[in-house]
Order: sequence, then structure tokens, then C-alpha cells
Amino acid sequence: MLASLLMNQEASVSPTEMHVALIGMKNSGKSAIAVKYLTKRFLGEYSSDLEDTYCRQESINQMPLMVWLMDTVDSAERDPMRYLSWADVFVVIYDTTSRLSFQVAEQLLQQIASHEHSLCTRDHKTMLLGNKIDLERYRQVSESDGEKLAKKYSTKENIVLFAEMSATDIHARVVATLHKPIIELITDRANRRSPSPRLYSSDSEVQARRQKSGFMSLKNVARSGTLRRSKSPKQLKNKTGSKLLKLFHT
Ligand SMILES: Nc1nc2c(ncn2[C@@H]2O[C@H](COP(=O)(O)OP(=O)(O)OP(=O)(O)O)[C@@H](O)[C@H]2O)c(=O)[nH]1
Repeated sequence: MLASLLMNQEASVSPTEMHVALIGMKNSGKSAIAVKYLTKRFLGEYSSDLEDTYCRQESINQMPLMVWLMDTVDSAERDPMRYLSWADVFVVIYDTTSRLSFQVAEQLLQQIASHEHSLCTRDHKTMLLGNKIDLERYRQVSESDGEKLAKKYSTKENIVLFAEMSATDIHARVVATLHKPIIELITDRANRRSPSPRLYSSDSEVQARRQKSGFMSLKNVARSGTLRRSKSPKQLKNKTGSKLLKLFHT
């Protein structure tokens, strides 16, 4: 009896889906990381002006979890609220061979921090991720610089994680790296025993748009397989096509 009560309580605080936004400067490797995570392949050529959201069914800590991955495009014309109001996990990616991309990563950490304080009450996790470490000889950003920056934007309640990786690395390591902030957030939420509400202000708008325009529901996704492409909130208005589909047709 007690065991089943505890199990029910556990189920009620466990998330069934996690929204992960990959953000960072153009060419930092967001698409390469997304493609590797979703398909186990590393592909060298991408179309850079397309933005998509994909999902993959995972088992994390022995719990089924739908991971939604938004592969964003770095563009001043697009509203950052599309990921700020959507994501549970922000993966801020920079290219370790580009100092400029590291500066952009700092601006993005700043953006997340100000959003968090002024608008957002929902808990989230951020990870600063240095990519392309296979190109060690061209490195412009040291590992300790990355660590320092992550520390700078960490608070007592919310630590910004830091990792380095290469999208050319083996699939298991890419998956393990992307799962780090997800696992931390799940653990934080379970410890607090209070799942943060997803529906508020801009989130409810996204939710309403999803229903109106047939955004793939969790049920449909579970019924029809593990990897699915769906549309980001922005694309519900403005269809741009799919990077992945495009990739596999070329
Ligand atoms: N050597 C190496 N090349 C990488 C790595 N990650 C990405 N690249 C390459 O870097 C280039 C840019 O990668 P993308 O994944 O398109 O970068 P992005 O951040 O999605 O760029 P936008 O879509 O323009 O915002 C591509 O030629 C990739 O093949 C990596 O870890 N190592």
C-alpha cells in the first residue's frame, strides 16, 4: 500500500516531456549536435536558415521521457521568446575555435538570466556547451574560460552546467552530454516535490496554438514512433520546412 502510494507520488512529480532549446551563434554546431543526437550521424553540410523542433523518446532514470529538441537559428529578426518561453533546458552552444561565438554565448546567458528574473517563474536548467573540441589545434576558448563563464551566471539555486564536446564524437557521449541538464532538472524537481506549472502567460499561448494547428500531441508521438519532426511555435505561423528532412533527401 505504502509502496504504491509512493509510486503514485513519484509518478505525479515526474515529467513526461522535456523541452530542450539549442541556442548559440551561427555555425557553433547546433544542427550538427541535434542531428547526431537524433540520428547517430555527423553530417557536414546544413541549411542554416531553417529552424525546427524534433522529438525523441528516451528512458532517463528508468522513466520514459519525451525529449523535444528545438534547433534554433541565430537571427536578430526572430523573437527570442520562441525558446525563452518554451524551454525547460537551455543548451547555450559556442564553438571552442571561435572567440566571437563565446561572446555571443555570454549574451545568451545574460538573456536567459534576465528573462528568468523578470518574467519566468518556472524552473529550468542551463548548460553552457563548448563544441568542436576535435579541432583542438584551432582552439580559441580554453576550458577554464568556459567554466568561469558558467560560474558567473550560476546562482545558489540554479547552477549553470558546463561541458565541452564534439558533434563528431560517438553517439553515446553526445547523448550523455545532452542528458546532463535534463537529469539535473528532473532531480531538482523531484527534490522540490512540486512540478512547476507549464501553463502561464506565453506558454499558454504556445499551448493554444499547438491545439489549434495540430502540433503533435504526446499521445500521437508515442503511438507513431520515436523520432518526429514538429513545428516550433514560430513555424506554426510561418512554415519553413525541415532541416532534417532536407538533409535526408540530399
Ligand atoms: N569538426 C567539427 N565540425 C563541426 C562540429 N560541429 C559542427 N561542425 C561543423 O560546423 C559547421 C556549422 O555547423 P552547424 O551545425 O550547421 O551550425 P549551427 O549552429 O546549426 O549553424 P546555424 O544553423 O547557421 O545557426 C558545419 O560545417 C558542421 O559540420 C564539431 O564538433 N566538429
